[in-house]
Amino acid sequence: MEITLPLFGTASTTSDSTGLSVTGLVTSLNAATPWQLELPASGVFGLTGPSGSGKSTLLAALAGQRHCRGHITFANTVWQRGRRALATHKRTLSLGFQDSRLFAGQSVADNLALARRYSRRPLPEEECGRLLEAFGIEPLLYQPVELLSGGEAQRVAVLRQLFNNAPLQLFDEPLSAVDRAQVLRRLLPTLRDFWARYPALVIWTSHDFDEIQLLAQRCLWMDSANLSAPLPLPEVAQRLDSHGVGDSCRSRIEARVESLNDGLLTLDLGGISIFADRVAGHYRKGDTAAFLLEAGDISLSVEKPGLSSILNCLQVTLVAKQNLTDGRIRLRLAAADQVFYADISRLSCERLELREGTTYFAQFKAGSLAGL
Ligand SMILES: Nc1ncnc2c1ncn2[C@@H]1O[C@H](COP(=O)(O)OP(=O)(O)OP(=O)(O)O)[C@@H](O)[C@H]1O
Repeated sequence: MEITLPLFGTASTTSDSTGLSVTGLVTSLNAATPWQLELPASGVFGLTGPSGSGKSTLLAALAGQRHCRGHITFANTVWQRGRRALATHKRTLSLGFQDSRLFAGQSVADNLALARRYSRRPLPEEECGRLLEAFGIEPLLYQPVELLSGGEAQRVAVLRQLFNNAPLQLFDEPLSAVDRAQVLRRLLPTLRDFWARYPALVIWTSHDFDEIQLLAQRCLWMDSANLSAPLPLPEVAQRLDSHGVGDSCRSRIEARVESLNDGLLTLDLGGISIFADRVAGHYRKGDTAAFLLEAGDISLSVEKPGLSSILNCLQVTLVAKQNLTDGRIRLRLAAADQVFYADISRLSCERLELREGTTYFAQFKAGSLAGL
């Protein structure tokens, strides 16, 4: 049955389009592979894939900044119907770029104030203050944006999007010029916390898969202008591996700090003690701390190992197995309500006769937990 949509405005005849709905979207890049996409009204989704595959083009088309045809609705409002497009400023979205695109001739404070003034969902004053502090922008507030470094400008540009607090927030490699330690330890946790309290639909484009892992549960994959539906992260990690454009897989682990002695951090993970060493940063007893654990650093045993110099041993459930293109197997493991990944050889997998739903013992060194 043909559904009649008004040209623009409220799409009252669509049944479940409170989120983003893209049907048959075609730009000059993807005439042969129209884009389809269904995303909910809120949640953070990664977008990655090889360089030049069309990620920025997709974001530009969603924002009404690129000629396209097809259908786009967001929050029950039609943004694109056939070749007719709603103007960018009438779409309830923000789009942030790698090159920040701040308003020249204005101070940082002016740029941020403008974003807040034109927000349809302005943030409380105290929230803006918290964000300014977390992003380290307070000392820069009265500087002209022309004097900012590349990384400072990017931080201001991301903050500008948060101050605007649009229901759909699109980011195109927004923190690529900021030092990695600051991104992982400070900015991404702040963003996670922010979107947990101020939900929006977020598409976060990055070549850094750790960034995506720390923000999102699912990720879109673009390859030669082919767009996937939202995929589980291990599947995307596998695609990155097979294209030779990705890192190996790291998982985020969260645990409560128990003590720090001689550089060895003792953590509580659901009642089990685990250990991290050579960690930087300040850890206070009772705090929840986050770490990245490399999939290749984990070994698996069928029986509980005896005393070992490897300090960490967790009882885990094997949730799923996935073949990697290089002959290894990626295991999805669960322990203490957390999920993480281990890469082992096919031979090990066969020798151990690993079966989904079965309990095993995962070991990793204290040095394998990289603090965020
Ligand atoms: N305005 C444009 N006109 C014509 N071709 C363009 C335009 N913008 C991008 N392209 C081309 O479209 C293709 C996709 O580019 P796009 O920037 O969308 O890729 P991407 O996946 O975002 O890449 P990267 O990861 O390198 O940023 C590239 O081949 C690019 O050269």
